[in-house]
Amino acid sequence: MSATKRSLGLHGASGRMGIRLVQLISQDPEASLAFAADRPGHAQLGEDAGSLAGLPPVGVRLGTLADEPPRLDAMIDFSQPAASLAAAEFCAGRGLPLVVGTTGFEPDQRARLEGFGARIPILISPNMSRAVNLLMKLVEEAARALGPDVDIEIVERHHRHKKDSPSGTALRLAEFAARGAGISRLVHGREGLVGERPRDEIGIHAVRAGDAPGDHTVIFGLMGESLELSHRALNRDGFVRGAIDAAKFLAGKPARVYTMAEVLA
Ligand SMILES: NC(=O)C1=CN([C@@H]2O[C@H](COP(=O)(O)OP(=O)(O)OC[C@H]3O[C@@H](n4cnc5c(N)ncnc54)[C@H](OP(=O)(O)O)[C@@H]3O)[C@@H](O)[C@H]2O)C=CC1
Ligand SMILES: O=C(O)C1=N[C@H](C(=O)O)C[C@H](O)C1
Repeated sequence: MSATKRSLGLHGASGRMGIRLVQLISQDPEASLAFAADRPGHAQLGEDAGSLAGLPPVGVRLGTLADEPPRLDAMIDFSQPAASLAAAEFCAGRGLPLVVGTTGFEPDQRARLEGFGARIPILISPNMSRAVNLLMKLVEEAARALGPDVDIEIVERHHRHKKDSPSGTALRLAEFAARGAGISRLVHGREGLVGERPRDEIGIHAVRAGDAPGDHTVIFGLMGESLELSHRALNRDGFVRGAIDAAKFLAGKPARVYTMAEVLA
């Protein structure tokens, strides 16, 4: 018996994540690409989304959110913050579920995005990888178990093209660590005569170098020993597979905000 095939739309379809999504959707027997949108004025508008991803043509031309899509089961967005809000408006107007992988939202943008949960099924996650989502739980547990004397520092490393800093994943890891340790103050890098490190802060440090798809390390520093929990993406496939799974999961669900933990349960 063949599985249900979900018709998916992409926003940011010619970006780094968009291209790999087109490639992995084409290999997925339970999904097909039906709509591909990108930035208005993009140089490749009108070209076949498959060809842009180095595949044989898939019959879907790169367009924009001004185009009317065919019937879709869900949309996936990897673009930039203001564009994600436009994608949410687009989906809400058509009752379409939306997976948002974009990062770098200001708090008010994030709140507006979550507000779309009243109208459509929406999932917003800075990291769709199964391993990174496990890392988040481990970090909270370690922060709780190591007690009040632990110094928690987060180091993230990404490719030189990344626009937001620190990464959305580093900020989310800090939330989990903060909950476990009962600390709420975040410090972004340190410079100058900053004095001794107080106990009650979490440091976040962003490295930008080469083409690294995304590394995150949480350091738990104690007297005489330290524990480090790390994830290294070797390519973007873990993020892409998670996003496709999330889109399939949201298809047909009632409107609300969903989490990656629900997808991965
Ligand atoms: N949640 C997760 O697991 C992951 C999240 N990310 C996040 O996803 C986002 C995209 O990453 P990545 O693919 O590397 O970035 P890219 O810059 O390669 O891709 C973004 C795409 O969105 C397009 N875009 C820009 N502005 C608009 C607009 N106004 N409307 C529509 N499309 C637009 C870009 O076009 P143009 O190039 O012409 O500007 C580009 O094609 C980032 O926020 C990143 O942090 C990345 C990996 C994993
Ligand atoms: O921009 C990227 O590439 C990535 N961004 C995400 C983030 O900001 O956390 C996730 C991943 O690390 C790749």
